[in-house]
Amino acid sequence: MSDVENKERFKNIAVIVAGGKGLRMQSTVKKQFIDLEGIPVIVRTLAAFDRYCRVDEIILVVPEQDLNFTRNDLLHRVSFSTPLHIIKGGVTRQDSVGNGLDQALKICTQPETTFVLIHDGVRPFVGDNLLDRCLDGALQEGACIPVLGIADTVKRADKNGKIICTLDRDGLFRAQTPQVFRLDLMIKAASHARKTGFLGTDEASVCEHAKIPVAMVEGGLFNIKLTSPQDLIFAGLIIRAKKEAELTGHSGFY
Ligand SMILES: Nc1ccn([C@@H]2O[C@H](COP(=O)(O)OP(=O)(O)OP(=O)(O)O)[C@@H](O)[C@H]2O)c(=O)n1
Ligand SMILES: C[C@](O)(CO)[C@H](O)COP(=O)(O)O
Repeated sequence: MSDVENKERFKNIAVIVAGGKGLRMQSTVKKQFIDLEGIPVIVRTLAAFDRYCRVDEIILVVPEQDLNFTRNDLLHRVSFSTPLHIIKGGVTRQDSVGNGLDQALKICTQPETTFVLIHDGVRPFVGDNLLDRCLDGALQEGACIPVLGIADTVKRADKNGKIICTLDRDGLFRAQTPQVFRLDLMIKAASHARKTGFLGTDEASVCEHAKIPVAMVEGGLFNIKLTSPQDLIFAGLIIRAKKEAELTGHSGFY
């Protein structure tokens, strides 16, 4: 098969979800649009996927009321080389991902050979190495997510904050994004969740609920999700550390 035919058959589509309200950030500007050292969060995230050579198309999901702002103001003067589709989100993260999957189905030729990289718009520090690990894992296993182990001791408590027990942290992991799936598998899992009324906090849980196995690879320590105001302080530190690492030739670390 020629390279052109191969590229036609296998397609990688990034679905970047930025359709939330960002309530925990307590900011007047939604967190995905906050300026981080001169560049809005979502532009940083989009740029990370645009730079990554294994993504063929990007679907950006934003709140319906921000569609015009995103198209006409935010991204008006930014040019990306990867084709970009901007669509509206839904009430829950799962609804927003669902809209992204519908769009992915419209632009792919074969769901069985298409991979979707579903990523939080508010994780702007995702890098090529992490993307490679997740995509390679999904190519092998059909579904793959990045995770980090837990360094602290983990307690389970009751509703009154009284400790019930200490959990075995060896078997516990923190899930990140990008979460990568063969499109047909993710569509099957999403439709099962819709039918059964299952609402998960990530796409892996939606697959788990549909009994679709999901592989894990090592996540990224700097691949933080901007959730609370303090995260903006960490984000500033990461940006400065990355700049310094680039200047001193140590950027592989990030
Ligand atoms: N209806 C929603 C809700 C969330 N998200 C996106 O999912 C990602 C991770 O969710 P989270 O950090 O929880 O974002 P919010 O829901 O916006 O935050 P909060 O829960 O604090 O309101 C974010 O990029 C967010 O924009 C989305 O696309 N559509
Ligand atoms: C998808 C996610 O980022 C994986 O850690 C996370 O589950 C999103 O969680 P939230 O409840 O939307 O903050």
